[in-house]
Amino acid sequence: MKLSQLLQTLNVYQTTKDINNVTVTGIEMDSRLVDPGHLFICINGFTVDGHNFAKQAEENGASAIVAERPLDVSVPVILVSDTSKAMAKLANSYYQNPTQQFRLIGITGTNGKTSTSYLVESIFKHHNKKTGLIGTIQMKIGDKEYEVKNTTPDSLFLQKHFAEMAHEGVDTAVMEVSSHALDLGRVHGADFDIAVFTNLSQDHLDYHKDMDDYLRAKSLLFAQLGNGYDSNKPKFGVVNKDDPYYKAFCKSTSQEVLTYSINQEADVTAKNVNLSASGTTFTLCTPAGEKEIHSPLIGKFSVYNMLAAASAAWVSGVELNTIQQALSATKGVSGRFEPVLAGQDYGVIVDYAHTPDSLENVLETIQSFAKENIYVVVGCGGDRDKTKRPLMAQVAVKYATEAIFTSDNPRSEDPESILRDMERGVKEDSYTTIVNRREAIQFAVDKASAGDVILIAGKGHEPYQEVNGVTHHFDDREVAAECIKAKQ
Ligand SMILES: CC(=O)N[C@H]1[C@@H](OP(=O)(O)OP(=O)(O)OC[C@H]2O[C@@H](n3ccc(=O)[nH]c3=O)[C@H](O)[C@@H]2O)O[C@H](CO)[C@@H](O)[C@@H]1O[C@H](C)C(=O)N[C@@H](C)C(=O)N[C@H](CCC(=O)O)C(=O)O
Ligand SMILES: Nc1ncnc2c1ncn2[C@@H]1O[C@H](COP(=O)(O)OP(=O)(O)OP(=O)(O)O)[C@@H](O)[C@H]1O
Ligand SMILES: N[C@H](CCC[C@H](N)C(=O)O)C(=O)O
Ligand SMILES: [Mg+2]
Repeated sequence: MKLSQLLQTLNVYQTTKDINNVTVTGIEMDSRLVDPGHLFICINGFTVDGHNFAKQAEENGASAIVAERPLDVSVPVILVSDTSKAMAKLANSYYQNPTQQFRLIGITGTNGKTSTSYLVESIFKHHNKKTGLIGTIQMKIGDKEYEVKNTTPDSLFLQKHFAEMAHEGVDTAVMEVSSHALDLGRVHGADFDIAVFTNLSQDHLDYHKDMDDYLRAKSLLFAQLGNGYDSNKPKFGVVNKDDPYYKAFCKSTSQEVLTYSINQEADVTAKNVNLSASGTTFTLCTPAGEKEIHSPLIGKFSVYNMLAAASAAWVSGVELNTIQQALSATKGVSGRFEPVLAGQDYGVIVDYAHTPDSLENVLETIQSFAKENIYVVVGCGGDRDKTKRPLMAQVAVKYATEAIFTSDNPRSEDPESILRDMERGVKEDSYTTIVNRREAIQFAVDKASAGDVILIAGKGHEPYQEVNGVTHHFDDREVAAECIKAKQ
């Protein structure tokens, strides 16, 4: 593609050299991956400044470079005020506006994004449509699975894979949209058709200044809905009316908003909710009629996720019968309220709860069916929001017969100091601290007997533990099963 043609997508830029004969064979933001003919984009990151790698990009054959300041290179430099924004536009244009070729559903909120995205995927699969999915666990195009580094990857990765989805005939793609992604403009250029808001509670206050700043970032998904796109696909917001922040999301978009709720009148509601240890039943009420749902998913929070998914599907024109079949058939997501079954006579549940609110939701659910003691093994991630640590400790102590504080992913932090932060939230004699996660799990397993439930929280599907910058294989489900065997 001619660079001059590609640059038509940018309105404000300067070039240091004549670009008329320059062609572009790809776009790259990592100098190490540049191949001859690529357009290299310099991003000033949190760790390093991509401008410092312009020379390397040139040596690797970059045909031109997009930068925020003049560079000492001989290839043409395209100067812009914001390379991240430029990257989103250039990638969108290079890959020919792929998100205009299929339905794109974005899900934002503190908890429930991954869980809801798989429910949406399942409904559209039952609707006989080819689907795409991008989120914390993986990316999927149809049934092909890809690894991802971020819940919401950067705009270059996104546009490239949106193009692959369009090429493969995806009808509907669903993706989690994190607050970091919204704040950093990773989804600029993505033409969302439906924006879903699940809930908002404390998390990521290491990155966001305060809850207002976090809310502002989350609501950008709704602000982006239909903005700046010529596409004539209908746009909708879908919001959880039971969340105190829902109005902020309604106000952020000029598009129509559909509400869902368990507690009050709304467009889509759940009536006759019946929660048990083996599943959930409720009546799904929509403007088009009612359906009985019998789901294997556990907990009231799962009803919220099903309402969110059903609402997004319903505004997309999916029949209620299909939604009913899909919700009744869809099992839980890896590492979300996942039971470990190793022949023991007590319950062991691995869950990804890593915020005060999700931990409370999961523990409330366990409390409602646990016959005897509840043991909670939980830690908090290093290099993440420190203010959630004492709050998570409080929630664990509130519900547990015995709370065992341990390490999550300490990352670059001292594991002991993370535990001190947790301990500050609770009374001295209300918990046990065991730094080593395997030993903490073994401790809980050794204590448990018939009718008890152990919750191992925080890491869910993660197959690793990151300690001091080194990532070790560690899977709570495997370790729990080994500990159960070791006890027998
Ligand atoms: C804090 C943060 O968001 N960091 C993201 C950021 O990394 P960074 O800014 O450190 O990048 P950098 O290493 O400084 O590099 C800057 C530029 O120089 C380039 N470079 C670098 C080295 C080199 O030799 N040559 C070169 O060209 C890089 O390719 C890049 O373009 O850009 C990377 C590429 O897009 C992301 O993978 C990375 O996410 C990291 C892994 C991360 O942990 N992010 C978390 C905070 C995050 O975003 N989480 C949310 C989910 C939160 C939730 O659960 O709700 C998410 O969406 O994942
Ligand atoms: N709707 C919900 N409300 C509150 N808690 C929930 C909800 N859905 C799931 N949870 C709890 O939160 C945990 C994380 O769920 P999930 O992975 O779906 O959230 P997420 O928003 O994708 O999280 P992340 O920000 O890490 O990507 C689950 O393991 C469960 O404990
Ligand atoms: N996406 C979240 C995941 C947290 C998972 C938890 N196990 C941790 O490491 O803190 C984050 O990066 O903050
Ligand atoms: Mg997620």
